[in-house]
Amino acid sequence: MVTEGIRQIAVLGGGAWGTALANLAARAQPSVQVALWARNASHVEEMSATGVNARYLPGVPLLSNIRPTADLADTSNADVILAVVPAQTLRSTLEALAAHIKPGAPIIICAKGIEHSSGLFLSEVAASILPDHPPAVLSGPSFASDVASGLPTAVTLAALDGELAAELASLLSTPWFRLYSSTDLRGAEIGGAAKNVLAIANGVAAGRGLGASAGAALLARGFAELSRFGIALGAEPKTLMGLSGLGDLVLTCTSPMSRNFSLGVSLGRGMTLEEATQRSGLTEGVHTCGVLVDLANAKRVDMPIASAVDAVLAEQITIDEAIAALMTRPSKAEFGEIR
Ligand SMILES: NC(=O)c1ccc[n+]([C@@H]2O[C@H](COP(=O)([O-])OP(=O)(O)OC[C@H]3O[C@@H](n4cnc5c(N)ncnc54)[C@H](O)[C@@H]3O)[C@@H](O)[C@H]2O)c1
Ligand SMILES: O=P(O)(O)OC[C@H](O)CO
Repeated sequence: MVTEGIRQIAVLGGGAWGTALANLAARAQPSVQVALWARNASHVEEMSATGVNARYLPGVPLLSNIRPTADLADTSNADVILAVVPAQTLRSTLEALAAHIKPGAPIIICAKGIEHSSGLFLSEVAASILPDHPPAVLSGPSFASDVASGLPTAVTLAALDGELAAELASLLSTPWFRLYSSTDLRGAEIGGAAKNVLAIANGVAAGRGLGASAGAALLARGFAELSRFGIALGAEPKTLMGLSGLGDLVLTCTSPMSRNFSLGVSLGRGMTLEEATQRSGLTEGVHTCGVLVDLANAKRVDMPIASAVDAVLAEQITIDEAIAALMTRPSKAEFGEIR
């Protein structure tokens, strides 16, 4: 059993989600030491001195069994690793971790995205660098500030080995954070990656004042294309209907707390991508959009909404042209189409 006798958990990534998950792990396992690794030494010093991550999760005290560190060697006793760095930096972080990681320690990927330089899903990135460490995925509708405030939240924890998935789920479980285990690793990571791109479209519609009907239509048709993509890439349909798929899509496409949705709102109101990014912070959908569309095209999966987001972000078409193009596609059956 992986979690029996566990002494240390390491969280890689000192952002909002890494910090919320470190606190969660520290609360779920009060006798376990939690190493919270962040790359910036002055940020770590600040967190150690104040007991708060004021840069990314202000107002939330770090629990006493959390130790912030900028040195990956401090994670070498960790029995479980949570990887919570931005998706495009997972590779470099795990490459640096390789010299320190405890043999066999599972890696729970908590970032959401697809690596744009390789087209690999994040569990594939992890497996390519650390093949002897089983990858798992934690994904689902969950804002760091909600989890840090103890608001009820439910997510999916997937690993190919069902027993490991269940163990990791119970390791991080608290009365307000409920994890459902799954063996559909690919399905769980596809939902989290695709929903960020689709949320940008919903944000654009909101920012442009297109109305609630348009928002609902985008959500439903966005789910249709997320499902087509997921099934073509090996996801189980029921996973796509679950927390990591539909659940996260609904949250991200409808909440102004989402950075991806907010970026879309800013774009819809006429800001440039640079201005919108500065305002929203980390927007994984921007970095995953192009590779998502490339993978869909390679599998001949039609993703008109994601493709429209990609074309708008690349400044190939304007927002108004994208809306017109989506609305004037040839009429077709709502269901039954394969692509
Ligand atoms: N914030 C949330 O509510 C939330 C919820 C679920 C999942 N996620 C996912 O978690 C991941 C991290 O998001 P976040 O909200 O914590 O981001 P954030 O913007 O709050 O923090 C990002 C962190 O990554 C660090 N970082 C940047 N480049 C790095 C690099 N090259 N190497 C190592 N660290 C680097 C930054 O210094 C910062 O500490 C994303 O993939 C996001 O989609 C976030
Ligand atoms: O703020 P976002 O758009 O990165 O979304 C955060 C989480 O992924 C929501 O589940």
